[in-house]
Amino acid sequence: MNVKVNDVSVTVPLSRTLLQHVSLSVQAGEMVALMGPSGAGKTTLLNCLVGRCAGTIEGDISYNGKPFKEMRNSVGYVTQEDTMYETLTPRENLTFAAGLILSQLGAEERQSAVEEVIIKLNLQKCADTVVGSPGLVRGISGGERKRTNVALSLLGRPSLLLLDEPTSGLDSKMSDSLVRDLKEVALEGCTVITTIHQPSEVVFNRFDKVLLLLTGQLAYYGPIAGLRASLHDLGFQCPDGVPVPELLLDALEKPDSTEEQQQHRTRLHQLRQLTQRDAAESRTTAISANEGSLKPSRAGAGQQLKVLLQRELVNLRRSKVLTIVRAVQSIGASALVGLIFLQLERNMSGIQTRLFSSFLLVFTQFMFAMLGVVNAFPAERAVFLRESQDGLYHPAAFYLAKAVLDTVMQCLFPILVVAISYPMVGLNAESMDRVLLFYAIICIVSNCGSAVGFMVSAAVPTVSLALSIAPGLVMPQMLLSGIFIKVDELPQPFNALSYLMVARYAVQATVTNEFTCEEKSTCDRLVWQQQSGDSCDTSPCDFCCTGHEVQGAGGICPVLTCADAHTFLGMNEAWPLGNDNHETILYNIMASLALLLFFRLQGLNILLMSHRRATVGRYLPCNCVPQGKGVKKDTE
Ligand SMILES: Nc1ncnc2c1ncn2[C@@H]1O[C@H](COP(=O)(O)OP(=O)(O)OP(=O)(O)O)[C@@H](O)[C@H]1O
Repeated sequence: MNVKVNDVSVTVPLSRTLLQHVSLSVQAGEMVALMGPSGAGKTTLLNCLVGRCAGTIEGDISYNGKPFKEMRNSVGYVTQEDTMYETLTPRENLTFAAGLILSQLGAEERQSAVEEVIIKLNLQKCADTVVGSPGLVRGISGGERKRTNVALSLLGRPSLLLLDEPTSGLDSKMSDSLVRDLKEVALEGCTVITTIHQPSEVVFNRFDKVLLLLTGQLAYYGPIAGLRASLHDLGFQCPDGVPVPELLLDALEKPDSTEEQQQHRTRLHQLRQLTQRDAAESRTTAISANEGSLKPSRAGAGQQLKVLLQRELVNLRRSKVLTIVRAVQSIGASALVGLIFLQLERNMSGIQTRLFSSFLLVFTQFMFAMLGVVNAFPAERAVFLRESQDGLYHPAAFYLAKAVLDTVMQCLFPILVVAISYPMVGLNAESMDRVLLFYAIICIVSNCGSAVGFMVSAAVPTVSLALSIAPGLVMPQMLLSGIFIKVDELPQPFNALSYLMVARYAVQATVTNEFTCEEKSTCDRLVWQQQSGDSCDTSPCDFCCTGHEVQGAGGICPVLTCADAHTFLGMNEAWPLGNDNHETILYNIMASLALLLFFRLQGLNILLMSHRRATVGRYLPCNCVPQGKGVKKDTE
């Protein structure tokens, strides 16, 4: 692909100029090394080339004479960070990506496209080893990660490949081998532009041209062949044995003395003129543009969802440790609550502790689910941003696939909670309905926890930041749940805020469920209101009072039936209330579900916002203004 950058300048707020009047033309099949001191604007230029530049952009860039929008699928961008699923192998990463990029091909053809890039990037040896996470999970080497990253971009058969420091962190042998592979890609007609820091002479000589930037300005752009002689002719120091890349960077360094600085400015000016001469020469040697033999075609919504679900499943299977930890947490917390509240008495103090035990069981699931997601998602966030920016799928497809599997997972752990703690505490097991409703409420709360965790981790870029924010969201759930102070007695604005707390509805639903039972005809209120004992074993009523409790209540036990207990706890006063307990439970479950939907939609909203923020300035104005007159586009 031929790329023409015409007088491009980039400014960010506070009038800081990142690029100044950069013009250049790269011919199809050329391999260009983008060099310059740190902060010179290399990444900014690459971002502009891929339509992701933040700030105000002037000038235009064309790709085979067309705007970026039309050529987007033919452009591959390999960012500095290696963004891929670390739980998958390079082959799996590539296969799932192929399902999204090359959807027009049949399964077999897609697989051969995958095998082709594996061979091209020399990944055969590590293709079936899990990528791993440096310093945490042993996986493929740093060089192999870089290669996999490049392979992912090559899968779409781009005709322009942009790479930001693909050799950083690699030793000279690995760097050379990667650049050699890139050269082969270029020889097939793909234009390759890559930033590179201090390449060895051997690596440098593999490139066709070098593009030198200095504080956002073009210092030199031209062929590598004969560069040493040209530098020498201009009067730059070119001692034998010093590699050309080093000479170039030295040439950009500003000397200390004023006299030398004047000479330096003159030489830099001459170096720029050399660029213009070379540009004029290269125009005559332009080769025909190759837009790629196979046009990638992005998958439709159904295919996106299918591939993303399959990938989520594999990812989930590989993240066994997280699943085991969550299961152990659920078992441990349920057993602990079960042991502390073991076989609760049916007396007055037992009624209060029933409320606490239900709350604890429900609430711990909220916390575990939230922290689990907060810990796990940030690792995927970078992959999501890269893939969605590359247009592999719509963020909603990614979110839906995640949410579907997550919903299933969040409903598995509550089974353990109910199985362990329900019989241990001695919660209401009058009918199976009671147990199932308790389970349903924990499921919803667990899903809410996970949805809130997702909102947090989609909004911030790091685990540590997400982990600092998340616990702050737990406190309001606890304090505004109605456990410590009845929700109707909460001062404003806390009372209003409590309507947004899933714990409020979960507590009301679980407590109402716990105190829903058939009235016993054998429980004669007149008799048992005044009778008391050490335990309720002899009482035919659902609840009773100890001697001490009867005395404290003025000689009449106020709690004999489930309805009495419900009233005693004040749980029959808060919105939403039904005509009977069944309706109240139903309304509270519906309110919890509405909150769950709200949290899930907010998660999607935040994900879309992160995607939009990362894609700021996606489309540059192109071919829409007369030469030399840039259009301004404010993208921030
Ligand atoms: N959005 C932005 N707002 C303000 N300044 C920015 C922004 N993006 C980049 N910069 C600044 O622009 C300059 C060029 O950044 P860039 O990342 O392009 O440099 P670079 O040549 O790639 O550097 P390195 O080799 O260290 O990666 C830097 O000084 C950077 O701090």
